[in-house]
Amino acid sequence: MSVSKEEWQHEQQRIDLVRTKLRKQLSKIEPDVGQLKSQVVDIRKHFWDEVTVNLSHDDDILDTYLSLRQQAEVLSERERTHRQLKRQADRMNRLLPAPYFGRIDFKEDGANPAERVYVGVSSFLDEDGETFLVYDWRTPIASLYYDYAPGPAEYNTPGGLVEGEIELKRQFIIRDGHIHFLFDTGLMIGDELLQQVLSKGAGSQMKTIVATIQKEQNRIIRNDSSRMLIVQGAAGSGKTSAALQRVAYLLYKHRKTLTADQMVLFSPNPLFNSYVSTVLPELGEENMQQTTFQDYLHHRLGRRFNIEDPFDQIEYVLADEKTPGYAARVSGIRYKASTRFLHVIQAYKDQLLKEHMLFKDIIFRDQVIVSRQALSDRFYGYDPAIRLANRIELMKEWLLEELAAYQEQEMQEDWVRDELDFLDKEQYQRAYNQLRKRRGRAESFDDADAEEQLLRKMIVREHFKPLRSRVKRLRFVDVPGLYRQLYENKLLFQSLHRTAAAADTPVPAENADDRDGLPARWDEICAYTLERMNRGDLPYEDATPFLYLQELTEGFRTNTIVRHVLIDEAQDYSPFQFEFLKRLFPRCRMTVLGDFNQAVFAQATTLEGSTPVAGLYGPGETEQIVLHRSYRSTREIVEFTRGMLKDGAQIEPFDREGGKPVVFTSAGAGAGKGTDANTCADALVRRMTAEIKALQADGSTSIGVICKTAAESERAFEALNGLDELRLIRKDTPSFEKGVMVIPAYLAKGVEFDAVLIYDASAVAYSRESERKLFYTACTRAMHKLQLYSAGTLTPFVAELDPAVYTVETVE
Ligand SMILES: Nc1ncnc2c1ncn2[C@@H]1O[C@H](COP(=O)(O)OP(=O)(O)OP(=O)(O)O)[C@@H](O)[C@H]1O
Repeated sequence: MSVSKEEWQHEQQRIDLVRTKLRKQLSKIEPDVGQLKSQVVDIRKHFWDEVTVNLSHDDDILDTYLSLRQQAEVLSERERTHRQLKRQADRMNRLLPAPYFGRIDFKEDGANPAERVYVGVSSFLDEDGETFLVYDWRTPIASLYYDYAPGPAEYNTPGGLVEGEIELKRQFIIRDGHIHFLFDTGLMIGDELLQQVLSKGAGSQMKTIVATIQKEQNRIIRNDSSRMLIVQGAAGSGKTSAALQRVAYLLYKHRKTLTADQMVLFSPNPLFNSYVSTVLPELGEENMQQTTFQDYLHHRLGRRFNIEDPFDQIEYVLADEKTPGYAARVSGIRYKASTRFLHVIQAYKDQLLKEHMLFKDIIFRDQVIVSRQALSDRFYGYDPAIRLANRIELMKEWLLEELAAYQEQEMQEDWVRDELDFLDKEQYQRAYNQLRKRRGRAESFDDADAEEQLLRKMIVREHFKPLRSRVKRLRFVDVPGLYRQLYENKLLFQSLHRTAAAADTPVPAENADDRDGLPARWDEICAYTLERMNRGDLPYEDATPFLYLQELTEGFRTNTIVRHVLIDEAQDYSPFQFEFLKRLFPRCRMTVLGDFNQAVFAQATTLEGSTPVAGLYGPGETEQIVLHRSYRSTREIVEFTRGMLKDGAQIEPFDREGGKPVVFTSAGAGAGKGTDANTCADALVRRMTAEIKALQADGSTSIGVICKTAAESERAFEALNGLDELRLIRKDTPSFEKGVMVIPAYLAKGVEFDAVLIYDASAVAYSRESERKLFYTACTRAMHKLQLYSAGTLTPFVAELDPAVYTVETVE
């Protein structure tokens, strides 16, 4: 619905007025911000000048303490006021170029006339301190803007439900204080504005979507009741966007009790972390903590093993099909990520209470002082009712006492005397000073015998220090040995497997081995695991089970500070990892976002129905939201990509036009014309280069050349050498930039490009069923243009599509 010229002018005048008020208020507070800042700097600099320090008598000490506290209070009060005022000024400055993006006229039942509610990124009050010139998009009343078309509407407030009628719904695009776009809408959030937003180019950072949040996304953002919120959504349906706006919403709604460092986002890779890192600051909020599961594993186990990263694992799965042992490793990866294996480890823990527990000898100066057998006897000597982790805790206390006794004994040994002679002057002096301090300043230090005893004690204590620290870190429990035992003791494993099976759903058919009920190729899996562990490596598929076993035996370390955990690309997490995160963050609510169709890791899990994820907190505490509408790609690209999926028909494209995807094949390809394969590939690379230049000339600033593996990416990068702004993205590339990015598909998860070129879309690259989702993920990264290049027979994932959804060009 177009708006009359007068209305347009009227709205422009209001914007001018709001901007004038913003400037006026800013001119009042900005000098205060500056002044407070210099005061804070000044107080910090001269902190001690204002404090009277006198420690001569008790009274003086008290005075000193009081004066110190007073000064610290002044400083912290000034810092607080500065912070608040600065945030207020930042918010106003953020509003200045575009104070709002929406307006609704809402007439509450029984009230007259309708209130005009202007919605922007933050609230702005008139000088009276009561009239909202702009409402923050997160206020209860602003939810009307996202949830309703004109007509009857309602919203929830802490005081109850407010009902009424929306008389008008208007959208703006304002730049530098000028209206660029004004539209009254009868639809939900007008497709017009969304069209405008989505037709823009991709950047190297994700953008906020507050002006165009869709109703179903708003349900995700404002959901504040469930412990576990699961979002299953098509590629490009706005899962990540909704998650980030949700963080901003929760920070606003619970601003008195929740801070950004109590929220953690688990991302698929570090590159993605940087891609999303600007959204919250753009909304005036601090960034939450961002991490990857790999980072966490590294933090916990990095000192014990070289932990394989998930990208090396996926490279192996994708590229090493022909190497010996491949089938066993892939079977192992699937099995070790399964709920069955989780139950095996749980059954193992129960078994360890009765038998098979392993410890390490406690060795001091090459002598075993407490043998592993003694440790084991002690462990099994406890009351059987005591839990495993509690027994270990008791053993720790006991061992520390034992060490203290050994320490005492060792003091008289000759080696201590020898060390005494070799103490250098500095060490001696240090020891002497410490002894003096301990004995009191006044006392002279002339008793040679006592001195020697004390020095001996210090030497022995120093030598026992690493041992004590190992005991405190529970290193006397042989967790690596326990984990290895699973692969060394087949009878034990078989019995655990049977126990787990009794409480479990069947192993996936492709993994089952009916003969002995074990996973397929179990012996090979065992040999492989042990061989890697012997080399100090921990394959990625073993890292979480290992850590889980460690926590079960030693007691779970928990983080009770974190209140919200968000897991993006959740389809790539194993049930193990979910169980683990649940235990790690016992006080958190979880938001899990994923798309099973984009599961690229062999350990992937499903999010729907009664799966381990949905069952994590039980149905009473779990809510699921499914998003079918895809916003990223043009209608033509969605029609092309959804055809690759069994359930693709459910995916609705947002109605935005663009050209059909183009498949470039080589003239000699697959037709038996006898053309050399290299010649075909060269011709395609020349064409690809020309196409990229044309795309750049046409305004595409971010172009993704998506490859299957890192090795293929290296080759593509070489072949395209000479293009402007060409970049090779590796697993450790820290951030995206604009330009032409050559990238393996698994690293392109979660991100998007104006144009995507699939470097090799032939059947040689993608034909195994297990590669379908990877290929789908690669193609769905495209916003406006998608091109596929195939020098040989085309991948069946495209060849089986309706030919009407793409065009083919043959390259000479
Ligand atoms: N309501 C919206 N308004 C404007 N843009 C939107 C909206 N929802 C989604 N988008 C845009 O659609 C694109 C895809 O969004 P996002 O990356 O959040 O989707 P996703 O579901 O996480 O995708 P994937 O699973 O494929 O990685 C982004 O460019 C995002 O800005």
